[in-house]
Amino acid sequence: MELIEYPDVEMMMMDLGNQLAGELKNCLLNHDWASFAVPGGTTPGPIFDVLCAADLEWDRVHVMLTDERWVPEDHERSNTRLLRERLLVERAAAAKYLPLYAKSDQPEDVLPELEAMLSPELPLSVLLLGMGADMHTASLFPGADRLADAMADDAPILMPMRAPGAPELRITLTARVLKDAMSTHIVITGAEKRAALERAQRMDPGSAPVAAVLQNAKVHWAE
Ligand SMILES: O=C(O)[C@H](O)[C@@H](O)[C@H](O)[C@H](O)COP(=O)(O)O
Repeated sequence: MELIEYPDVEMMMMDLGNQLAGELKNCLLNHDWASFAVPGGTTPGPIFDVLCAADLEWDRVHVMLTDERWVPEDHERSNTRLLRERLLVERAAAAKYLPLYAKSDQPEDVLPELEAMLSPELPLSVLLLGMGADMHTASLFPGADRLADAMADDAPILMPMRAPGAPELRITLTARVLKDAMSTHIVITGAEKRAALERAQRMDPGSAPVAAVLQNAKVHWAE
């Protein structure tokens, strides 16, 4: 793991947005397309604001979420809604978006279609993750009902997830998909998450799920 500290959050968001754009550009030099997975939640909006204006061939970038809340796309908690408002705009409006949500009461009903859509995108070219103070990443929450299945080496691509720490039903990329990414960045802010990151480094992924992806990750932090 490499920890990169920034003087302030605004600078971090700007710098990280530019780093991600650079990695996508490099990837497009050698590949027909780049697959790019990003988190939802409250942290990444300012990164998306930088990225969406980046001068790169967005029509060859395939964007997806690391995890989604199982709510309609116009719901205020939908991560897709965040992406449509902050990332898939301006130049990045040309990107291809692969949603993890489909209209259905539960993800179990549509898993085969969603996995068939994602399978050609793997391994992920560039992965950005968030992290909670409880050491979850994507929707791999401590104490979640199917955490052990989602952490297994032979896990499928996606896993529905119900967790005490998540207000709604989730769907998430599994740990082995995250671990296989060609480039992994984790973005965190504040003292509480920094302390959680330090704890996670000494813990088992079964109780600190983010530990599963730390080895090859660049962690970006600002107070
Ligand atoms: O849907 C989600 O909630 C995310 O994808 C999740 O994994 C997020 O990255 C962390 O919960 C951190 O969330 P914050 O950035 O809001 O603290």
